[in-house]
Amino acid sequence: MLRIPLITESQVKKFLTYRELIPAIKKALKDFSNGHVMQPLRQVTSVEKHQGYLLSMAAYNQQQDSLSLKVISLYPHNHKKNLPMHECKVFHFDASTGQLLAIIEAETLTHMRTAAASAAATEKLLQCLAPKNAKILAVLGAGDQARSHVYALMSIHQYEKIFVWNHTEEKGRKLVEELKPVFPGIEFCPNVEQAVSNADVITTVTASFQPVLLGKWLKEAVHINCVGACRPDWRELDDDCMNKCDVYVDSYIGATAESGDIILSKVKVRAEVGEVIAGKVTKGKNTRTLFKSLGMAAEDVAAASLVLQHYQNKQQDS
Ligand SMILES: NC(=O)c1ccc[n+]([C@@H]2O[C@H](COP(=O)([O-])OP(=O)(O)OC[C@H]3O[C@@H](n4cnc5c(N)ncnc54)[C@H](O)[C@@H]3O)[C@@H](O)[C@H]2O)c1
Ligand SMILES: O=C(O)[C@@H]1CCCCN1
Repeated sequence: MLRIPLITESQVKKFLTYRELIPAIKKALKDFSNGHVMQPLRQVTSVEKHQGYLLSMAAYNQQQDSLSLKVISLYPHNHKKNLPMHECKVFHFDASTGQLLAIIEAETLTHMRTAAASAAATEKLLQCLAPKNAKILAVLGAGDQARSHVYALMSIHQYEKIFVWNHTEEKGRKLVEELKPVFPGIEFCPNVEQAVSNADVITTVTASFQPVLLGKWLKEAVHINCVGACRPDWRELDDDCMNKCDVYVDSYIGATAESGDIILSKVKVRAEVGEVIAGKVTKGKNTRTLFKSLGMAAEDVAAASLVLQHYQNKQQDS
């Protein structure tokens, strides 16, 4: 009987680098917006009794001939139990035969591909704000996505200062302490307004249901990556913030079905980031840009393909 490999978290950590992943995710975003990815809206099963959800995210990238399904749980109150908010696996298939090629432990894959999408959007949308002059990065939240976003965003641009804010000070300070040896410019900021008011780039990566970032704090030129609030009634940003920015999304269909920040603010979406990457839409004149990220199976397929390539290369070597 053929054994299906289980690619573990520690292997994924060795295989994935932002140097490879960011271009792969840029291509996935572009392929998606060019209509080369079959990606039904993800299926969300509510587990009402425990205030949780189970999501299934499938995609087939025709350009890559690559097929996978990610199953991911979403338990926003888990931080109170000191448990991660998400647990997930990717099932990666041979697109030509439908045979399962590998099961991949996908927590690191999810942290990294999400941060890579934000890095790709930041690079593209910040362009007219002269990215070389961007000095301050603010990160709201101090969990797994906060960590991966610091690494991914610092891999494309060296910010002089990184301000981390978290609703619980202890967790925020702990992340800063962990990252300080790698990024000496990182500091915890106990006041959210102070953390963001001089920032050139802001990333919101919280499990909040209410706005944590307000429009009245934004400076004239800023790029925001909004990564949390993935349910139609959850918010990370207030209406003022949404209305002050040109809003870009990963998927129109996903954003208009799932994002509370977009649905409740009734803001008009300017474009998908993939359309900007493909050169179909140019950036507008507004010096405030916002990428509303919900996460896409197309990104998981791209990351899983990279993981599998490295895994297979390693098998051949040994
Ligand atoms: N867009 C995407 O592709 C994508 C992918 C994965 C995760 N996410 C989302 O990103 C966010 C962070 O995920 P994570 O894996 O880092 O989770 P995590 O549990 O590791 O971190 C969550 C952070 O939010 C903070 N937090 C909890 N409740 C809060 C509240 N009421 N107000 C403000 N902050 C609060 C926690 O202290 C922690 O710092 C979540 O909303 C998650 O669903 C998005
Ligand atoms: O794209 C993802 O992997 C996650 C799933 C959970 C909700 C937020 N986005």
